[in-house]
Amino acid sequence: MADTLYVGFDLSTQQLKLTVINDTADVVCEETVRFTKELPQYGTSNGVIINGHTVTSPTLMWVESLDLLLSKLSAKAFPFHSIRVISGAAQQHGSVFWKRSASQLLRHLNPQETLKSQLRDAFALEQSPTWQDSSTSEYCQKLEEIIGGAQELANITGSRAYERFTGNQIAKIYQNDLPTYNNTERISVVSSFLASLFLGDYAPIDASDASGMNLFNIHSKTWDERLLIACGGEALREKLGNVEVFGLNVMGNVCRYFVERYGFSPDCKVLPFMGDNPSTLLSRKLCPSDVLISLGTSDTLLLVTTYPITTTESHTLCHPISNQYISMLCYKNGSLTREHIRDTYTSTASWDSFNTILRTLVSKPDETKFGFYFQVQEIIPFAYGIYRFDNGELVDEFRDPNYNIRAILESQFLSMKARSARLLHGQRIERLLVVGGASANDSILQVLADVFGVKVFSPRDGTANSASFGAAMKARMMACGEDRDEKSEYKLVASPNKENNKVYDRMLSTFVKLEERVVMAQGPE
Ligand SMILES: Nc1ncnc2c1ncn2[C@@H]1O[C@H](COP(=O)(O)OP(=O)(O)O)[C@@H](O)[C@H]1O
Ligand SMILES: O=C(CO)[C@@H](O)[C@H](O)COP(=O)(O)O
Repeated sequence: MADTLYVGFDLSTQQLKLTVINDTADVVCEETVRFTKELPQYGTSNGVIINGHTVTSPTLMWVESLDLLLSKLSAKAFPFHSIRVISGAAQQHGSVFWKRSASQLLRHLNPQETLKSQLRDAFALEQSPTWQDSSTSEYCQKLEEIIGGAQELANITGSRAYERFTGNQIAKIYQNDLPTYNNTERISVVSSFLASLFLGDYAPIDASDASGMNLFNIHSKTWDERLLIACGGEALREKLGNVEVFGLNVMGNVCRYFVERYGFSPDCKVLPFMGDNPSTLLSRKLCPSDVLISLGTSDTLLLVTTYPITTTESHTLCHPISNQYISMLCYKNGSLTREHIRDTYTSTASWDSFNTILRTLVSKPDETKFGFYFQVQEIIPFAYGIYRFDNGELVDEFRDPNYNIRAILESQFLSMKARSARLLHGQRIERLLVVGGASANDSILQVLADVFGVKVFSPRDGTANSASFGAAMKARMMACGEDRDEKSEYKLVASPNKENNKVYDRMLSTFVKLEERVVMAQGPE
């Protein structure tokens, strides 16, 4: 491996991932640390600790996972000195509260000791709020009231107030735990936290990730004073630091810790780290009529627009390396809820059994049956619980319970179809490009093709690690420019079945009505 190398990290919900590519954008190495399995001492389940609506991850677990990942590479004699540029991605919205004086700890990291032992006392909050948290409804309501409503807030920041968005998480600490807030020197989002470790100093928040905070004006690309005051008072601006609006600007070189402990070159450049969804977009070259769908822990739908389209159920993010914008739909009940249904309705709890049932026992859509699977509090719609409808009647279970396996896919994809149509204003989708863990499953992608009536493609190189790959591609872009041919990057994995597509077209309006019924049925907290 004598090439020049470009590295991308992804600190996602369940794992820390790394992708290394060379000058010709070939993946030469991938590595992962799975939090729950490999760092069990932190007591997480699927990477998080759930306490009612509060969902956190131990900040020190993330710190330790970085040394663990790099020591795995060391054990393989990985040529760290060949890395020219690094960048990274992370779950959006989550936050890290650095204690007063933590910057001194970061600036003096000793290569002889682990990051964990040196940063043990660096955090004002030991548990970082994550994107799965939904405990801040009262602060969301207040923020929308102050600004003049949900749409008004969306017009400024790209999104209405969402529980997981960093500004509302900060408001919760500011209102309930002032000593901790006052003891906080810097608030990073998860991506800028990881970048800070590499820089040995606080890294700025990248504009695409700042767009997921309910604090940032996506037009002027600056913090909004009224929102800062509402969420964290006069002190918040200083605690957040600057925003980096252009993702190809070099923030600095890797700090001495990584040079001396692992053998990184002292000239290795660090680019801003981004949210995982913007990074996923950079992993692939898109045509204007392409829509990208990521089926990971969360499910997301992403499209690039030249101007911001703001609605109260989508998110608009600044594009990390251009003046364009990203429109995004995000669902919390993604892969983990599919796993739950798989484990409940298959005898072997395997994707193979799930697919066999889908292809043989419930191989056709049934327009009389609908299921809604909000095992955890959903984002769109804001709903919780599992609901099944047969011929318009709410039922406890389908007569053939196998139908749950088809229904969970159908409802997710019908929701994406109905909501993306509102963002596309009649523009036709030419291709659906699918990435993320579940993109390996062709049977799931067939249902997606049938619901949308559009051909589905997935990456030819098969990498499921799109966010870390996108970050590595950004690192490479800094050195080599943008030179990809989008045509060769994808393989066709599913073409729509016309009959099934007609059924799904008929089902769409009933789906929307039943979803409204589910939302109406939600009781008060
Ligand atoms: N063959 C498969 N079919 C469906 N889902 C799968 C398959 N393989 C992996 N997955 C799902 O992918 C998820 C992880 O996706 P990934 O994109 O790596 O997650 P993250 O959002 O943490 O980056 C797992 O929770 C798993 O359920
Ligand atoms: O909340 C969002 C986007 O708004 C999520 O998409 C997170 O960014 C989590 O990412 P994964 O762990 O699923 O990759």
